[in-house]
Amino acid sequence: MAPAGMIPAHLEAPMQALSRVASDLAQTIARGPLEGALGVEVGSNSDGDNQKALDVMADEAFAAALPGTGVRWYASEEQETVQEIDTDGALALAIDPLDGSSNIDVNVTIGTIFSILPALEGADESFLRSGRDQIAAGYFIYGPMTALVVTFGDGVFSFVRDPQTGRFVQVGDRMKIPATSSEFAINASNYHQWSKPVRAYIDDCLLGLEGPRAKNFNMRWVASLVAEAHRILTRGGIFLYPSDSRPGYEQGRLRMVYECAPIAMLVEQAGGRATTGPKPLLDQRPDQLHARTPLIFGTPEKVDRVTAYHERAE
Ligand SMILES: O=P(O)(O)OC[C@H]1O[C@](O)(COP(=O)(O)O)[C@@H](O)[C@@H]1O
Ligand SMILES: [Mg+2]
Ligand SMILES: [Mg+2]
Repeated sequence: MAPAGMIPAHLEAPMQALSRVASDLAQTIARGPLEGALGVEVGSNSDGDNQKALDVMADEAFAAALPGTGVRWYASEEQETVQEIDTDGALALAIDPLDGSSNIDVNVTIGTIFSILPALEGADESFLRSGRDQIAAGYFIYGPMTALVVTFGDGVFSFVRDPQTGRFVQVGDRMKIPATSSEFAINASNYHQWSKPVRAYIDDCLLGLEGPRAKNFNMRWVASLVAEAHRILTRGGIFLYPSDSRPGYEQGRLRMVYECAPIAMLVEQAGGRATTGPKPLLDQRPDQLHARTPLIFGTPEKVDRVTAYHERAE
């Protein structure tokens, strides 16, 4: 597992619990339909999103593993309200137990995203704060390999699950987002609903060699935030899930507390940038547990360019 001293002592127990559950989930996911109908719809969560069997299974498994680890408050995408676990715990943990649910059935990479904060007295107030208060953030990625990518506030580290032992083994040095890349990721089916700055940025990329950027770009869209984050941490690029004019998307799609804030912390710790478009994402404060926010992150030069498009006169 992690080299001695890397995980702050008070985070060791929750990290061990999260890793154990993720390791078991990786096995369940790898068995796919042999485990049952993991991608079948079983209901909807507080946000009105469809819940798949694996969403609920993952949420229950993470919540069940946390008693005794010092986590007082547990906030999950799959639960409307915050759950109290260890009444004397000093930590608050927010989680997207299963990210990229639409990919479960089609055997495409999915993940788990988590954020750890110091617990405050109030359940909600522990989470309704600046992302800069996070003391740890990370994700598990269930793809061709299962890996953990995590920061404790001093760099980003990567661990790969050894399928022979089920344990996570550290690989490589600190992750650093490459400074150059020609890839962007956005769900282009929403083109006509985007704001002018976002449309202008993508238009200029699409014009390629003949446009103002004078170079050709490549595009990716996995529809799993974890997979996009992993690609960008590995080989650079930019991800955009902006707000758009579809009803319900005025603040984008992704959730601040357990999706955007932890990804933004990882990205900044790896030398990248994360914004809402005009503003640094980690400086924003959600007004409710399941609040959404536009999210743009990646290579600094690209993210700064999108910010400049937002500052430019119409
Ligand atoms: O289907 P869309 O609109 O492209 O949205 C894809 C986004 O939705 C998500 O799947 C939302 O996460 P959940 O699966 O946890 O609800 C992200 O992982 C992904 O970036
Ligand atoms: Mg998600
Ligand atoms: Mg989810």
